[in-house]
Amino acid sequence: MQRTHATSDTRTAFAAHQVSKLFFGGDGPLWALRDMSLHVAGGSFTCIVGPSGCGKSTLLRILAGLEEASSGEVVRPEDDGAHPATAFVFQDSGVLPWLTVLDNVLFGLPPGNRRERVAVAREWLARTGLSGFESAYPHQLSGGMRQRVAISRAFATGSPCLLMDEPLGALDAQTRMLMQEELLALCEAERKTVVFVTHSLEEALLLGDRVILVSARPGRVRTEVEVPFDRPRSPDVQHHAEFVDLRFHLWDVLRDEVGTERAEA
Ligand SMILES: Nc1ncnc2c1ncn2[C@@H]1O[C@H](COP(=O)(O)OP(=O)(O)OP(=O)(O)O)[C@@H](O)[C@H]1O
Repeated sequence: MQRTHATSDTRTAFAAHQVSKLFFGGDGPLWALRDMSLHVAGGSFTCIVGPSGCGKSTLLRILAGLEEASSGEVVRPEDDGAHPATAFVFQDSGVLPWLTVLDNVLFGLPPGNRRERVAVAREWLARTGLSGFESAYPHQLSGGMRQRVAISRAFATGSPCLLMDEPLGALDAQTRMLMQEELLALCEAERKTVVFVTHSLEEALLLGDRVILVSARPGRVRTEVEVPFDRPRSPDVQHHAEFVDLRFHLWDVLRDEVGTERAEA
């Protein structure tokens, strides 16, 4: 049974204490997470990496309150009444195909004065390079543009916490690099609390203040590193020797975990 605490303490946005998740699928019971504990400080950018299937998305969904843990304690931010406590961005964008770009962003906004809501939505569409596409439908956009809509929607909610599940994972390499830069700039300007799942060690080190590496399933924290690069941060940081060293260190640990699936923790 999961215990949940809402917190208005800005130092701790999210925490998981000894969180486990047991799924009952077609092949029988499966522990996705086992005794996972982590702490996410308010205003920090935390990246979660780990082998495929280790429970990263499950963890994010539990932190968001979209999924219930089988046991353990979860701390998540309190709703302030004006904005949702958290906004979620999915890998496949989660935009609604029957709504225009503008209406997709409006859909995520708290109720209120329509003119003000439209102004906020337009502002975020402008900040993500989508001015002029307000009336377009998602099928008329590229994959990168659809992801921009999803990111606009998350920022436009005004939520102080963004949970992002591989938001750039489905994009081609060039679009992904451009959007990493854009996301870096947006997050630095807004200083949100971000928990960001990615398969890419480079992306994690470029964007994050901290990288948490999750073990093979059942997932728990295997190691974590503080990212030492100042902000505002430029993509050029990837050429620094320290960046390369950290990437090698993380890859060493990750390589050990890939293909290691534990029957029981
Ligand atoms: N609703 C569910 N029912 C049964 N099993 C599930 C369910 N959701 C996830 N799982 C299983 O739990 C494990 C962890 O899944 P999860 O999607 O959290 O991993 P992940 O690390 O995000 O994977 P990837 O990196 O491949 O996206 C997987 O083995 C998955 O098959």
